[in-house]
This record gives sequence, structure tokens and C-alpha cells, in this order.
Amino acid sequence: MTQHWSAPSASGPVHSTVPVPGSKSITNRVLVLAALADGPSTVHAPLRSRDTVLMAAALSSLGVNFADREDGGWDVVPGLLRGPADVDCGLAGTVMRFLPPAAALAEGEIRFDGDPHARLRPMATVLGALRSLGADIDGDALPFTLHGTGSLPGGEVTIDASGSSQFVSGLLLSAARYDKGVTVRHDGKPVPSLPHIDMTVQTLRSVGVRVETDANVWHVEPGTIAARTWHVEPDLSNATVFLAAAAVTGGEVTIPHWPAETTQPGDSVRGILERMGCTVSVSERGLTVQGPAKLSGLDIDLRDESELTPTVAALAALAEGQTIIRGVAHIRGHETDRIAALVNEINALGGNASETEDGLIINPVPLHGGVWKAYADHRMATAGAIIGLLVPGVEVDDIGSTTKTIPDFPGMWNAMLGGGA
Ligand SMILES: O=C(O)C1=C[C@@H](OP(=O)(O)O)[C@@H](O)[C@H](O)C1
Ligand SMILES: C=C(OP(=O)(O)O)C(=O)O
Repeated sequence: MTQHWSAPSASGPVHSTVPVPGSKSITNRVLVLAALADGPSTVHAPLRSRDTVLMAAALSSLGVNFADREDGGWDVVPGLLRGPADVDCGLAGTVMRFLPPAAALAEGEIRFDGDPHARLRPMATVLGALRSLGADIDGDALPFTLHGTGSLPGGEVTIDASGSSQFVSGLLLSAARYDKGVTVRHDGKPVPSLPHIDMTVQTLRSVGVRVETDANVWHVEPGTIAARTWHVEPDLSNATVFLAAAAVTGGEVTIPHWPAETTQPGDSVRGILERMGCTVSVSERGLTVQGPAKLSGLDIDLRDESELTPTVAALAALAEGQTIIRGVAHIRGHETDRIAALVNEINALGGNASETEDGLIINPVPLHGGVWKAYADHRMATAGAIIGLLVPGVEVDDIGSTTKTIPDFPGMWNAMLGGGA
């Protein structure tokens, strides 16, 4: 159900400390690994939002047991994976790309479907790869059906992963449980969002899986996946939206528990905000951003941290001087065609944005209020919230889309603007 929302204006510089829920990307990797592990695992501080609840529901429909902990975490007990099952992927790339390689280890029929736009997101590469590793799957996009036999031979596969790093991550996550493990080779234009593949490799190694990597090649040895206790980091990509509030209002926002070391690409927001004129510091309180009197535009390649594009585009629309965002052609296959959506919505408020083949160009001009369409995309909705801080009368047509990765974005936004957390 869509939920209309009048984006609140900032009455002055925003000063706040904003605790941010767990990382979507880490939570959904951990849930898959806990489900395939050699014993029970405990997950502390997971994200509980639509994408991760769908992942837990899907794994539980395959025979994995999830028990809610009082601290908000999960105790996960693996079971024999089996169908029949119906998996709802929602609009979650991590569910549609990470779950089929795990479900290929199940016995029985498993049907996958998702939101209307999910049916348009690229899937053929993952499904074709799984077929060549021995799986029996009808279809090349959602909806599709997997006919499982209880095991998968595995082996070597060459794919074009220029459309999404998730194609590689999905195959690697379950590969230790395939008879021969997996070797994935990439052949094509550069793979985007590479830090997310590093996240996959590091997470696998933390549970004893042997992974070797070379340029455009990843090899996972067959073996067991160790059960363990997990502590999920805050979601740094979601944190960027709140840091942006400090950046555009000349305020100061702190995110507690910012990890000292991380594979989350959201960490690169520090350098981005510094280039735009902000002051960024780290203390025992967390990561703090102080906004300048006026932000500057920048020329930036976001291929490695492509999911930050909507936040950076919103900042750019409120900055001084041109911004060019490059290297993100593949985000046309994200929750929506984000390049087209950002250009449409910035221009609908009187802005001057244009598409390029692999990104967009934004020339800041004074904006006016109006409807900002989210296209069911959480990061489009939060980009509208950022612009609404300085532009009165911005109406986000579907703030409910933010539940994809943040359980209560409007509540967090209001608390931030009220000065509390
Ligand atoms: O592996 C992951 O958790 C993700 C990988 C990236 O996907 P793409 O490689 O499709 O950009 C990123 O944009 C997405 O939000 C999460
Ligand atoms: C691209 C994104 O999500 P997904 O995991 O659905 O691909 C995102 O969150 O920006």
C-alpha cells in the first residue's frame, strides 16, 4: 500500500544523533550462511525490514527455524532444505539473487515471485549460471520455478556480472555446499559494487569457507559452513540519508557505532561529503558530519558505491555548481531505473538534470514544491526527503517504500528534526 508523505522542511541547521538499524547487505548474507551452517547460529542487531524479513520467511519456508530473541535478534537453526515452497522476493535484489543458489540445495519444487517491478529486474544471468552448475529451473526472470534434487554438482561457470555484483555474491554464498564448490569467472564490462563482493568473500571466510580470488575470478572450495554468533553493523548506506541532512542544512549529525573497518560501500560517504565541503570526524560518539554554508557539486564515479547515487543526486540538486555522476549504468536495473527516475523527479521540481549513458548531470537551480515519485524505491523516497528539507512543499508519493530497508523512516526523520534520536 502506498503512503503519501509531506516531507518536513528544516527550520534551521539539523543537530542530532541518529542510531541507524542494521545493514541489509550484511543481514541477508548472514541469514543465508546461518541457514546453511553446520549448527545453530545467533544473529545480534540484524536489520528487521521488508528485505530481511522476506529472506527469513523464505528460508523458513524451506525448513530453517528462526526464533525471535528478546534483544531483537534471531536464533537460527538449520534444517534439511525441502520444498514445496513459495518464495516472495518482494523487490529485494538480495533475496532474488542470493536465495535461488541456496534453494538449489533443497529437494522439491520451489516457486519464486515478487513485486511487479521485481519481475523486470535482471535474473537470467543467475538462473543460467545455476542451470550450468546442474540445477533444473524453468524461466529466466521472476516468476520462475526450481525443481530441486537435494544437492548440486557445482563446478565452473563464466558469467557477465556487469549488470549486478549480486550475481557473483549469490553464487559464492552457497557454493561451499555444492559437491565441487564453484569457480565463477566474469567476462564483460566492469563489475559494479565490488565492495559488496569483498563483503561476501570476507563473510564467507569468517565461517571457515575457503575462497580464492583473482581479477574477475572467484573460487569457493567445497566444505562446511561454520555456525557462529554474528553482530550486524549499522547500515551505512541508510546512514548517508541522515548525514545528508547535516550536509544540506549546515548542521551536525552523528551516527553512533560507525565501524572502524568495514566492507560496506556506504563508508565512502565520508570522502564524498568532504569533497562537497563537509567536515567529517570520528570519535567515541561515532561518525559526525558538519555541513558547510554551501555544498559544492562534484564530478564522481560511483561504480563501487552505486547504491549511494540517489543520496548524492539529492545533495547535488541542492549544491552550488555542476555535479556529474558516472559509472552507474547498471542502476537502471535497481528497484527502478534510478537514472531516469532521479532526472524526472528533480526536473519535476523545476530542476535541471539530464541522463547520460552511465549516469546523470545535475546543474543546480532553485527548486519548487511538488510531488516527488518514489517508484516503489526506498532510496528514491529518501532522496525526496533530503530535498524536502530545503524545498517547501515536497510531497513524496510513497514513503512506505522505505520499509524495504528501514522499519520506520518517517519516525527517525521526525526524531532527527526534533533534535532527538
Ligand atoms: O550485495 C549486496 O548486498 C548489494 C549489492 C549491490 O547491488 P548491485 O551490484 O546490483 O549494484 C547494491 O547496490 C545493493 O544495494 C546491495
Ligand atoms: C540496489 C538496492 O537494493 P537491492 O538489494 O534490492 O538490489 C539498494 O538497496 O539500493
